Amino acid sequence: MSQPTRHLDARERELAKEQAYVTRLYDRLDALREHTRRQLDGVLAQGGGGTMQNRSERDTFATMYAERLARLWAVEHALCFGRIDHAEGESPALDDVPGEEQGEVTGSLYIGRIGLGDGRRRLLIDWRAPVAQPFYRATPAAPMGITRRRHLQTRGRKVVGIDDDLLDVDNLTDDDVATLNGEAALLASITAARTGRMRDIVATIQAEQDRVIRSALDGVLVVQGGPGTGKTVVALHRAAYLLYTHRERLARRGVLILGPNPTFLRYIEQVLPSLGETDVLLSTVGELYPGLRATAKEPDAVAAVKGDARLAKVIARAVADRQRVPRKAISIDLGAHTLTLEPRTLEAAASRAARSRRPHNQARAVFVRHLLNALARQWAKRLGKGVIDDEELADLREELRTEPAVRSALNRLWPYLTPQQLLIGLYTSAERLDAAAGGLLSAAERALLTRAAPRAGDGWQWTESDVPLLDEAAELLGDIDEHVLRASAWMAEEERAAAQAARREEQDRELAYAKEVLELTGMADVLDAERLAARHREETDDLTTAERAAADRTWAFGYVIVDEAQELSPMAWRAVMRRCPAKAMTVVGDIAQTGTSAGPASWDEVLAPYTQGRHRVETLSVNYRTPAELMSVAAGVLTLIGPGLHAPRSVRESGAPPWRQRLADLTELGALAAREAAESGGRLAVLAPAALAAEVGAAVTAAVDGAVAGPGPDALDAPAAVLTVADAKGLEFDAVIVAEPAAILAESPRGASDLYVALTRATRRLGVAHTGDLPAVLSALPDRPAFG
Ligand SMILES: Nc1ncnc2c1ncn2[C@@H]1O[C@H](COP(=O)(O)OP(=O)(O)OP(=O)(O)O)[C@@H](O)[C@H]1O
Repeated sequence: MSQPTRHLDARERELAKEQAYVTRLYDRLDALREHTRRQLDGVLAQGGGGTMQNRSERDTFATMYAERLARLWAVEHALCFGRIDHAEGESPALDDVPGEEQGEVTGSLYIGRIGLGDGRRRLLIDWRAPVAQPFYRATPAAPMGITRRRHLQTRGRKVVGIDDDLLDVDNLTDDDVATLNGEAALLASITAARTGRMRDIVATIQAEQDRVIRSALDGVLVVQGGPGTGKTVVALHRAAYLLYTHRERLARRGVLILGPNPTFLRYIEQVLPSLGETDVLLSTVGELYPGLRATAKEPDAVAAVKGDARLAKVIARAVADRQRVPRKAISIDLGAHTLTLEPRTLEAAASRAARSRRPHNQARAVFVRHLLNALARQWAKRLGKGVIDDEELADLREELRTEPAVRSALNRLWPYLTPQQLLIGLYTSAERLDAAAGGLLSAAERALLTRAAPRAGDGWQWTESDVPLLDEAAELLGDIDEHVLRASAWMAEEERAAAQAARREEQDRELAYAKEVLELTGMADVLDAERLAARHREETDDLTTAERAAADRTWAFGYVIVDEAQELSPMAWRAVMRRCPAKAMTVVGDIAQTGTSAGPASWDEVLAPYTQGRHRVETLSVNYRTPAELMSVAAGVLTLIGPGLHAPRSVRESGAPPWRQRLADLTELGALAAREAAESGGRLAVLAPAALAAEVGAAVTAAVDGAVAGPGPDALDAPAAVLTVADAKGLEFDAVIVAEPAAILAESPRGASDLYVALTRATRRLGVAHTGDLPAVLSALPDRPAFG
């Protein structure tokens, strides 16, 4: 019988060779998992006895092994995706990378999600290692010592395709020289149907993206790029790269990634775990203030005032206003005696407190002590005592401190304040607002901030743009002792309720996490999730860096990445910058997509106060999401945003020309969405002006099975979702219908940017549905082709 391999052509032989290598890598991965699992079993088998220290050490090891095991499971998909062959005599010197399995390298280097070795040979190189760089950056013009770059496509553990770039310039045509890295692999990746969750791009990172990912840690890096240029996905890979390269420094201080809304965070949340990194805090600005949920909505005009840089002064003045002492004497009735605080004494106490340079709540101690001393001396005189010594003075002072009349006078003069109390006081009192904002904000702006006092029992509804103001106030007010906080009646009630809700939510999260760990580690039959979650809760020492950082407003992160950064107001920037005193940050965004009125006109304007112009800017120029036909429609809208703006170059065409469809009324949108969903066969988004979102939502959900209206976790998984442009920021869909583009344009001062964002969300098909006239820039669109 003839050997089948004899009949294999060269390509199949190569496939078989690669299959053998990849199988060996998975064998090694399985062996490592088995080993780690035995280590975890060993620790868990020791039970919960022994000294506190024994228990704590065991738990630390258990957490470490469980995390390692989870990481080894996370790299199952596309464990190895590439190979580079070096020119003769160009074998690279391998650094010993901490956490990687060491060993020699001979021949080709295989690139994958983690480093693997067998003790003698380095079998797989982590994509973030310096020697892996040519895989992403080498071009025929600058081959970086390699002759071939090979992309391996795998399905499960099977190698199903090979895609080579030959970098030996002598044997290439000019056309070859101009082609993108691993074009076939890239095209396969960007044309694939979307799943509703962002995927990692380790196998197909492009050279300009790689430069951003591997840029040095220190300083502020701005990544500017049009829609779909990979800013978000690149920022996430940069986080993984920095954690790998500066593990010690960043593991201690943590990494924070800020995104525009919770739906977006859900959209991106799987990327870092798939790269083996789980300890990163993903947050919105609205979630930055521990224990507070800022979910209420408010008009854009109100948010714009709250986001304005002048508010920093308003808050500072509001705090100072609560320290203002009266110009006339205050009498304190102690029953038998009446004591008096003269304006002179009050002034002296206030100026001593101010000189202490402490925040309001701590400076209060200085103020109170000064007044109590003055009152104690007066009281001694009234009691007929002559000169008193320090001890007697201290006794009288402590006695006075507990006198209700004294306490109430002191609290009126210099109250303990939480940031919440300060802001509510400001919003609900015209007098306080005038004192703090007079001369800084116009009467119309002050009117926008004004709110009615809450009715007893009603919680206060906080909005996202309140959060930076609370943060600002917290800086100026300083902490308050727990017992003082509890004594403050309805605030305490509100905070208790918030804490309870947060605790419940935390418990749900812990349970979900525990279930996931058990599933991943195959321990579901040994431990139950409730017990694992409870253990996790008991051991506060075991909190990850990200969890500790999330609970601490004053936490200083080792690195901060701000996505959709053009949306941040000046006040939000102040809060974000406080989270990263070292100013080691990546700021990612597109000025042309700015939707909020409080957003910036340039990166220099945003960053100058913090970097004094020393930030560096990288630009991404190629659009991997939106096909050329769609991008040319969006490019027309770009001209409305500003002259001289350029749309990024699309990497492909879709063959599906964008269309328009006139409707008699919005109810017809349901049938149109149903046809488009059926025809596209992928995930559809209908993007509507905020004022019409409810009406459009009702029409579409009535007509399309499984469609959802509004943001939230379901919007990512549903076959069709109706969203406003703000809610669709940063997301992408197979097909998009933009409803009533003229209304989107007219809805806000940044309407053109909103329309630009809406038109650039689709990966394949785009349509525009309208009842009235179309904006001139869209009027050349052809009518939608008939169905079928
Ligand atoms: N090198 C790449 N290989 C494969 N896919 C890529 C690559 N770069 C980007 N993509 C894909 O292109 C799409 C757009 O990327 P991303 O959302 O990061 O862009 P963005 O610049 O943040 O867009 P926007 O500003 O519109 O939100 C994503 O699906 C992403 O996975």
